[in-house]
Amino acid sequence: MAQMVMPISLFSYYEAVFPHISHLSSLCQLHVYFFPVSLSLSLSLSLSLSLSLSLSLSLPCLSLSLPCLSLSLPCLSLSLPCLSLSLPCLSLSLHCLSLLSLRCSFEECSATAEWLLSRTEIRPLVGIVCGSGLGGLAEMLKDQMAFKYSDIPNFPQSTVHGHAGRLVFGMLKGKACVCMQGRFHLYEGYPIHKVTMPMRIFKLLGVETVILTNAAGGLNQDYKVGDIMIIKDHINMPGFAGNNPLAGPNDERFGVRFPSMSDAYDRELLQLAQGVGAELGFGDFLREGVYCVLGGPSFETIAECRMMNRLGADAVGMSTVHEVIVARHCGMRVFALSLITNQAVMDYDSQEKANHEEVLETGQLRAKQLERLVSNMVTHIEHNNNDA
Ligand SMILES: O=P(O)(O)O[C@H]1O[C@H](CO)[C@@H](O)[C@H]1O
Ligand SMILES: Nc1nc2[nH]cnc2c(=O)[nH]1
Repeated sequence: MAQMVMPISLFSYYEAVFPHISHLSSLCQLHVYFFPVSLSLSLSLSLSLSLSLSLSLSLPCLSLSLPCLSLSLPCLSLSLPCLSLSLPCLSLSLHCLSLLSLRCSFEECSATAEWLLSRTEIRPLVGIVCGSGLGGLAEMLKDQMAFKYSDIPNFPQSTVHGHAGRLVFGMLKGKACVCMQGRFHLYEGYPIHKVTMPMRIFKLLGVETVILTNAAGGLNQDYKVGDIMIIKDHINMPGFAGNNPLAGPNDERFGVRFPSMSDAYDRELLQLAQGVGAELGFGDFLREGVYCVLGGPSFETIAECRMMNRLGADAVGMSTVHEVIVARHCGMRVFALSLITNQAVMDYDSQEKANHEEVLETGQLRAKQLERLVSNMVTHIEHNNNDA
């Protein structure tokens, strides 16, 4: 007898076995069981439609499916056995995984890039990522064509206040640009490959130079709230524990297995920013320093801030570094800026506490200067960089 059920999945199982794929919790599946064969149709967060056929052994309330063939668009996926528990009107199931699509494959990124390119005439050479509260940069683009992240195939969604969740194509001072009005962070629960996937899409769109901005806490005691720090280097704390966006199989179509990071931040762009900043009269608040990334979402303890400062970090945040690593891996030039939105608490006598509201408020105060710095830089960027 055919039975149609909408299963509630046991996501805790996945989270225990594959802690980095907790985003699977938005998978939705429709199973139609025809004893002894079951046909299942599933739609995942990545918007890849997958159709799988499995052989099942069904008892009145328990069905065990054997490894099965599963075809998912835009890529072929590998399925695991799945266990289903069926009650008369409810089915609990540990369903099949599209393992290959979790890695944000070349095919998946290409499909997204092609989807975008077929909907805009703009061929961007510069890609911009807006940090918390710094999304105003995207508004500077002329002749805009904007896509909500929720409409873009395979794209994650912004969940943080101050990250609008739009991909904006347009012209900035005559240069074709694409701008992420909102980025993704590890603490939102996305696997690190998903956090950085937009960099690979930038590359496939034709972007040669990436400009990233972020809001950060100042560790350097000479820094003041409102300073703009040109990032000259980074410390990748999650990377020390093996949480690197390039971990896992390497796809040579993007880049080499062991990319250098001693040249992560382009020195010519750094000089250019210093020059443009001086011309604009930003000398008093333009700095150059080292950014340290942590996983968040909790802000740092006093001991952690002191430790990072001693290690040589001038500012701390929860983003950017993963994107930089992936952008460099696929040969794009990188320039990055931190807006010091708050002073990290380093003293046990202090009553100060870091908070996201202050981060967004400082963003508003300095947004205009940051936008001028970036847009003037874009005017001067030369694009003959095909072997970065
Ligand atoms: O790095 P961006 O995205 O600018 O945001 C920074 O601000 C948020 C904390 O207030 C964290 O997400 C931190 O990383
Ligand atoms: N980790 C971290 N991220 C930030 N983003 C903005 N300010 C801060 C901060 O003080 N710490």
